Amino acid sequence: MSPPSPAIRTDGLRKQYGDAVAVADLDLTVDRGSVFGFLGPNGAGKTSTIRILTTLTTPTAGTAHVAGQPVSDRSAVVEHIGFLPEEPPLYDELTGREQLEYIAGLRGHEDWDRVESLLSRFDLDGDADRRVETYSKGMKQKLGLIQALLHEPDVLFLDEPTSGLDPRAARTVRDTIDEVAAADTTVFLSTHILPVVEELADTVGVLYDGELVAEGSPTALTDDVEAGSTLEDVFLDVTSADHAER
Ligand SMILES: Nc1ncnc2c1ncn2[C@@H]1O[C@H](COP(=O)(O)OP(=O)(O)OP(=O)(O)O)[C@@H](O)[C@H]1O
Repeated sequence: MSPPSPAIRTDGLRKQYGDAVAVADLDLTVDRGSVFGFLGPNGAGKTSTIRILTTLTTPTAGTAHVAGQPVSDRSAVVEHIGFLPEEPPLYDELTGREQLEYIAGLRGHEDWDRVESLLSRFDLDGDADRRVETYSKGMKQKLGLIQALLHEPDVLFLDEPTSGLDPRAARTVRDTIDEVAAADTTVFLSTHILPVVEELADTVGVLYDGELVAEGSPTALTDDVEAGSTLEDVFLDVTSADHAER
């Protein structure tokens, strides 16, 4: 029997905007059920990569598969994925509950008990009948995350999921990531908040100028720098101009 295909696989994936290379021939494999921490400085190419993997843009060259489906087949990929982008796509004029019911309907996953239980879990049940335009940034972030989780996706893409959240909400998000990963969902987590990655990620990949410059478990990467170092030390080391020249 052949081994199950990875949750995410890219081969020579490249994205250019004109002559500018945002993603440079990226070869990446993310195992099913793992939490992959995707790091890199501003402008490294993380969002471009995520946009390709979530079928929002097309690669200039190379191929990518998510949940075994080629990203060129948008409808095959989207049913397997959830995505929380930096700015969650929400309708200001709907209430929180209507927003979730609308998305659940679109996805053919009309499980109202799940909607209610997620609203309550993220402490939004008391605000669910208010219009989204009256929500704070953190409340919109939580609603966006619920929306990404509603249909129990196989692969969940999260771009700065704890941004704008108070400590309690950030804790709920981290616990949720832990839980969905334990239930075999793959989580592709892009964030600049390194302790979150240190806590949750099984594997970390660091992108620099569109290239993967480090990959491994947080422990393996930190041990490589020196004993007692943190992911921040790794990040600063592998994304320095010196390192690129070595
Ligand atoms: N639509 C676009 N048109 C032209 N250049 C773009 C476009 N989108 C991204 N870029 C460029 O591609 C490179 C990678 O950008 P990208 O947004 O993927 O980086 P990032 O790692 O997500 O950065 P950040 O951490 O700041 O969000 C940058 O140089 C950026 O200016």
